[in-house]
Amino acid sequence: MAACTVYSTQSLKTNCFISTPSSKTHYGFHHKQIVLYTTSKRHNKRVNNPYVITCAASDSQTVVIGLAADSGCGKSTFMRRLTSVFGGTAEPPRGGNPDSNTLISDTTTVICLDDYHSLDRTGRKEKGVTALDPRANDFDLMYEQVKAIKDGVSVQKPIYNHVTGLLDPPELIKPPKILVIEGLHPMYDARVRDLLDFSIYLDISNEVKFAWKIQRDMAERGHSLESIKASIEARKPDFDAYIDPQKQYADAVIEVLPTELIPDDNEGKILRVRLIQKEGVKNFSPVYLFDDGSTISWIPCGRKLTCSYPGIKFAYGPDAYFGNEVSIVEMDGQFDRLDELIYVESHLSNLSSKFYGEVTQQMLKHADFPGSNNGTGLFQTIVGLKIRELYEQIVASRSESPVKAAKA
Ligand SMILES: Nc1ncnc2c1ncn2[C@@H]1O[C@H](COP(=O)(O)OP(=O)(O)OP(=O)(O)O)[C@@H](O)[C@H]1O
Ligand SMILES: O=C(CO)[C@H](O)[C@H](O)COP(=O)(O)O
Repeated sequence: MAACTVYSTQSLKTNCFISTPSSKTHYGFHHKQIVLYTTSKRHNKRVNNPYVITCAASDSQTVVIGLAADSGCGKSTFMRRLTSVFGGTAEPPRGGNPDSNTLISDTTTVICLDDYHSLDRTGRKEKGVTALDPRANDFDLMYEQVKAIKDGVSVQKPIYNHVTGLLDPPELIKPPKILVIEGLHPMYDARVRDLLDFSIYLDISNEVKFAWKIQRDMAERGHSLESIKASIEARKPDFDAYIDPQKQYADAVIEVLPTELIPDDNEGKILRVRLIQKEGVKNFSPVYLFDDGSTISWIPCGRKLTCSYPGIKFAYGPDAYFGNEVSIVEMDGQFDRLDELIYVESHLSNLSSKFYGEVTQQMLKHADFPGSNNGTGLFQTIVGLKIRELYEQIVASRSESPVKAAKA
């Protein structure tokens, strides 16, 4: 395979831009292959190998989104909301490994980065490392495969089997329109990070993480309170060292904290959720409340929004986050009636919705998902709409100006 980068767009099926600079080189698009010619294209004489490039010739480059969070912090729930924004349902690869971690829908393919664990459960135990430790993960392969998919090339991706704790035979991943890489380390390796068109970090505070873990692992999986505590404690040093620092690179962070509406609340049921949005990110324009760039505190409870104790409070304003300029929308409290969310939606701008009320409609559609009555569900839905817009803008910019898009 020739070492060059190939870009193609939907409007550009007969020519491609290739980073091999040669005034004598021409190229064409034949049967999903890029073919280089050294003589005039008119004579149709082409050189044989090695210049027949069998790599990237899909109609458009895959847009890559990274979603980072610790285990049990709502990644799957977020993914379900995101794929729903694009329509259709996400399912594991048909006829494949029943323990596959991949979810495929018409537009999106979600791969779980646990599949790049280089050590299986026994291997980690023997070496005394956790799955969060970079030494238990193959970042070279992660980079190579995400890059290949982004360039339009199918890959054989390994599978980490969470049921057996073993590495299973690989599965075929074809380049989708949108690839989401979700897991512990999407922004850890600089090479992988540079492939991301947009990145999100779910920052769940320790208190809330603990409450969610108890709810899931104790109620649904029969774990004891002590074992849940021990597992969180055991992971904490590596979480602090390798996972948490990734939030500095994220374009959007959803931060989940205990409420400030109830003094010294320790139940962890009412949440204060902050959507931290980086300014100046290509194809992403932050959501704002009332007035772009101003500082707002808003209690919407009253005639148009039913609120029971402790009520709901919104805030919005510019800020700094790891030295970056950001704007933050915050919601503390929870909705009593989800259909009344339309009142809040009408005061938020730059939502990237296709019609008035789309956020409320999405939230009502998935009212049974965890977090649908608070800021976690609201901000996950909004980020889903933002990703849809980002994708549409990238596609539009490529078809408008393929040369510019190729160089970008
Ligand atoms: N917004 C939320 N509000 C309340 N509970 C939540 C919320 N999001 C997730 N949870 C709780 O956390 C659990 C894990 O959520 P989810 O499966 O989406 O996380 P995950 O990051 O994909 O987990 P894992 O990586 O372990 O598969 C849910 O079963 C639920 O109990
Ligand atoms: O942090 C995790 C990400 O999901 C898991 O703990 C890690 O992938 C190891 O999985 P398992 O506990 O099933 O061996």
